[in-house]
Amino acid sequence: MITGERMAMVDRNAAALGVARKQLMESSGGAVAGAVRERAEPGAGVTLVCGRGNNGGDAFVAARFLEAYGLRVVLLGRPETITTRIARENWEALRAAEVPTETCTDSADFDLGDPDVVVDAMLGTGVSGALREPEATAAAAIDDADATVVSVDVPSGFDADADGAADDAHESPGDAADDTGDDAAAAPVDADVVVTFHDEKPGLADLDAEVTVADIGIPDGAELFVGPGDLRPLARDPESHKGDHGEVLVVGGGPYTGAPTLAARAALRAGADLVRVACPESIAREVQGFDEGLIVRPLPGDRLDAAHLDRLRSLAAEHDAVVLGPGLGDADETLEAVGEFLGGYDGTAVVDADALQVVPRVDTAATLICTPHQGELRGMGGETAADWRERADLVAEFAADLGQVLLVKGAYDVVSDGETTRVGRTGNPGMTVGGTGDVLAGVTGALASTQEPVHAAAVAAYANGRAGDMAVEENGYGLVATDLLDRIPHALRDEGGDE
Ligand SMILES: NC(=O)C1=CN([C@@H]2O[C@H](COP(=O)(O)OP(=O)(O)OC[C@H]3O[C@@H](n4cnc5c(N)ncnc54)[C@H](O)[C@@H]3O)[C@@H](O)[C@H]2O)[C@H](O)CC1
Ligand SMILES: [K+]
Repeated sequence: MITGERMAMVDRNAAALGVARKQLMESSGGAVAGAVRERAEPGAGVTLVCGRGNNGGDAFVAARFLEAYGLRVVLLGRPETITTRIARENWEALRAAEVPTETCTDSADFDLGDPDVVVDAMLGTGVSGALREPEATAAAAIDDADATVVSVDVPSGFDADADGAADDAHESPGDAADDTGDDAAAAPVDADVVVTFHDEKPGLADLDAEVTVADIGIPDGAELFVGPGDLRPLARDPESHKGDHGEVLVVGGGPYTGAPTLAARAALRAGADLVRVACPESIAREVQGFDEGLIVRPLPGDRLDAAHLDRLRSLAAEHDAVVLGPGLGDADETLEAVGEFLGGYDGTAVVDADALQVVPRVDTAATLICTPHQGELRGMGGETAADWRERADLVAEFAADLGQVLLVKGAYDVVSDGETTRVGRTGNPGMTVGGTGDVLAGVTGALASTQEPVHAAAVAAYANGRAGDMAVEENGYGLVATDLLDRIPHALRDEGGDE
């Protein structure tokens, strides 16, 4: 099962692996044509009703496979308004090959005729909101026609991101009064067959239609390996306000000063709106001196202990995510305080460094993202393996046992909650230098304040490694952790963009 939004990420990741979207479209169109051929003999009337996005593009491809039929290719809209390059190229290929095409810009002119099969390729997973004209009129005509309706990917008007169908009406001025009443007009196109791509979409199984999943050649790696597509949900709403992008509390320091500071600065670079550092007062001035953008909340003394718990709890409750561990050290009273804090916390925390060893023995309602390297993983009772595939399986099993998210660092970073496993392949041997893990913990904290935990951890691993790759590309090895900070914002942006 995959949502439309996740599908768009996977699709972008496939492109980054070298499997271009246009290749996928060729498979999609072929699969749609196959579904038509199974249901009608050559010569039968087949009308393709095409929208201006890639859903329509799939049908332009299908048309090349269906020339033996009584074919009509109807584009809803002017060809200049086709929204994507690859759909336009496939439209132009039909024109160049003199495959007959039609355009319909005014819903009053829409005439479906009397085909044996209608291919509904108006809108796929890119749709938002109720159907507009001329799609609304065309949808009503398709529902009224005495034809087998084959929908491309999803019935047009169906919301593949919600659990169920879009609930707004596609009423057309002339045809809204359906004899089954308003509800029929409120539904997406009433498909007989849905040829959906790559994986089942939520809600399709509830439709009264035959749903087939077509494999369009997306490699498994486009889902497993974190890629630029995973950055899509980080795009910001221009209307956003301070606080919309998360407030992060870093709890760290005492024996060490650099670690909590790096984590906190990384969280700012990863887009958190506010980052506060709760650290022993012995290092508070030094932490503040590193970066005027940080807010420091000193805790009495020179290391974390149980006397700080009340203060920590009230601070934690005011933040979207906590990063717990960088530079805390492993004094008994500190680890005890970490355990007690987690035991009473029910928010989201990234746990790193010495704090990790506490996790297996703590009973907590919190959502934890644990970021061990392989040595720390063994310290927690987990197993590792040299082969990354084996390691991924072991990490998934251990995450399931813990009931938490693991981000196990290595040449291939493995992220899992026991159900979903992702692998980050960015990074380089220069990153074994001290402090890069603190940066990763901070980035993870910032992302965990707005994203699902597995996605946050996966994107953090990807971006941290990518920042390291950018630094090495510019300067060669001799990388230091602070080199990553300025590069985090670039590493969190998809500079390749969309096709
Ligand atoms: N990996 C894959 O699954 C592949 C899927 N493909 C197909 O691409 C579509 C998604 O394409 P996209 O271009 O993102 O969007 P759509 O074609 O669904 O629609 C965009 C189109 O529709 C207009 N629009 C948006 N909302 C409305 C509305 N309420 N009423 C009318 N029109 C609307 C918008 O302006 C655009 O013009 C996916 O479903 C697959 O079919 C590719 O084959 C690649 C591989
Ligand atoms: K469709």
